[in-house]
Amino acid sequence: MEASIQVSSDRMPYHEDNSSVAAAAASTSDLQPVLSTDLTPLLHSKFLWGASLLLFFFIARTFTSKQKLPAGVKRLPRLPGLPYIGRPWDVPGPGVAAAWHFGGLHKKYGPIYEWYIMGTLHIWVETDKVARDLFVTRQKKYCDRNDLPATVKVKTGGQLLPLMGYGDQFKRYKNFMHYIMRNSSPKAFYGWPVVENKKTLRRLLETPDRWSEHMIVHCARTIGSVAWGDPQHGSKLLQMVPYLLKSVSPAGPIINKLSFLANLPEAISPWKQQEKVHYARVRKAFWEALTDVKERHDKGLVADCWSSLWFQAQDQEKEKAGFKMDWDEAAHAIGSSSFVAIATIGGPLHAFFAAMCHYPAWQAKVQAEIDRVCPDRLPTTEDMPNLPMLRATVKEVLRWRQPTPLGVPHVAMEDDIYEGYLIPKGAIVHANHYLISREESMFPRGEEFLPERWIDPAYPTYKEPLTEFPNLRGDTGFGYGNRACPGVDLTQTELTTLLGALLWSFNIARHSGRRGDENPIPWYEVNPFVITMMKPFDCSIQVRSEAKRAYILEQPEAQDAGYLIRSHDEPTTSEWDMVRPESEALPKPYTWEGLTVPFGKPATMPTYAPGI
Ligand code: HEM
Repeated sequence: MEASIQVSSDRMPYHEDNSSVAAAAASTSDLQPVLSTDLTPLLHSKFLWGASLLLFFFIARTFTSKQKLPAGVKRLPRLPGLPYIGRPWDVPGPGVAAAWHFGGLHKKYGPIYEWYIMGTLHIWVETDKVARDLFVTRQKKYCDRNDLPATVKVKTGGQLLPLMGYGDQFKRYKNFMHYIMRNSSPKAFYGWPVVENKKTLRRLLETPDRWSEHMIVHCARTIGSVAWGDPQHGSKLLQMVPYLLKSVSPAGPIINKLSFLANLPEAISPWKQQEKVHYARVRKAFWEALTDVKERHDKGLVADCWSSLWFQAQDQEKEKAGFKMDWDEAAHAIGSSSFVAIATIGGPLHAFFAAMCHYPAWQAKVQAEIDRVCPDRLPTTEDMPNLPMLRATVKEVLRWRQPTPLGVPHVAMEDDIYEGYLIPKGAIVHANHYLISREESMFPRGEEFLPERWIDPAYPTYKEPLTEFPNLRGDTGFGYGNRACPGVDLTQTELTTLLGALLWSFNIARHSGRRGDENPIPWYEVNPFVITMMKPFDCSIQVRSEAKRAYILEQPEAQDAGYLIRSHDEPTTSEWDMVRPESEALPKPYTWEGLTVPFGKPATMPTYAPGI
């Protein structure tokens, strides 16, 4: 344990013989979280006593003082609550329930209001205009991220670009992300998504009941290939995502709600101990993946991927490209950007299956378009200008069921005055993407899945030329300003080609008869974490013709169907192999450690308030 702690806190510049990589890898191989029961360090901890004193002064100050405002400046409307503790009963429920909850408060307090909890000021934003005014027009003031109690290193540890604090390292990572996207997007990400589409079709043909697992595996394999030229590396990400996603979610560890627990010293803090283990493990995974590419690169065997771009950039002028990173940073910049490509894209894929069950008429229309353009083959990226209905389906799935309904918060880096209101330095500002994507003036009938809104001039979202629009560029679901998502093009390529392949091949529908009654299709039920995914459900997935079945089976890429998750009794070849727990032995569904728990038939189907 001690050794692993040292490894994780050292920086390890890359050496040609890779021995440091091997040492790092070896030292983290058997990490287990440990909770020490010796309380002596607690009693002698200067840190704890210091932290308690600080906390006391902080509470006392909150009770007794009020910041003086400059003349003419007001405070934002604030939800009433208790001193310091604020309003803990407003800690949101999971997923869209939180968006509705905060939406209800906007009706009373206006498009921007304050919510104070456990000594931290949160500000909630309801409209695209306010989000743009703050995060785009004044982006320099709003580009930091917040601390997360269950995973304190996420902001400062240099591991995860999406949650990293603003600074020079952030700029290097982000410039690098833009560089690799600029270089790989025009080449359709080297064709990797299309290869994986064919394998995914085969898996669906063989085991349609496992569609949710196939979607997750699809995302993992695709990003494994795009990032490191080998789909197998995707299983590293599959292993690490659940821990991280839970630890950054309010519905995760209790410390995220009771944030003062972050003051506990490591010896008695299971969260800090867990984080240390996880931090070392992430590092090991990213180093191993990059080392593997380096070995293939040196032998001239590496396939095109983001990592190979980094090696090429070594020989070129990478400073000109706006980044200069050492090995450790490159490993983390590539790894952490790949990390987010599974649950985010998995979200709309799950929502797509639900939309096809709820809106069969649209499915038939878009299939007719695909059949017209590609009667006897799968759609490719070159076909996309001729498939506006397919692009509208992708765009609407993302709007209808946002994978990040509450966005990713931006932190105010200095005091700001917005329309006469003070937004103090350190405030955590949240744009409610779910509400923004339902603003009535822009999205009439916002709760409906209505892809027509993107291709029919009667709707305000219509845009010409239809060979280009709709597309995902500038979509508010991907955030704002200089923290906006750099993964838009990959999402567009992955979703358009995969949904095109699925609709070309299969009819997706609610089961008929009794099986249909026993398996209702969820409307809003999602996992409870910050990247939401609709709960998987049982539905009918039928190949559309025998000719299409034969086509799928004939594809050379589909000869290996690409199952990534091993059965619990299968031998493994590496510690990174994903193994299905025995409790989920087939035919039980794979729940990905709680991220894809199926939608069980509720005693009574929920009813939703009007307008939801
Ligand atoms: C449906 C797909 C996706 C959605 C809805 C989505 C959404 C978002 C959102 C809302 C943010 C925060 C923006 C902000 O702070 O204003 C973000 C950041 C980010 N996303 Fe995505 N994302 C998706 C896919 C991807 C993919 C495929 C990748 C990588 C290939 C990716 C990489 C990132 C990174 C690296 C950041 C951090 C940017 C920063 O902090 O500056 N995302 N994404």
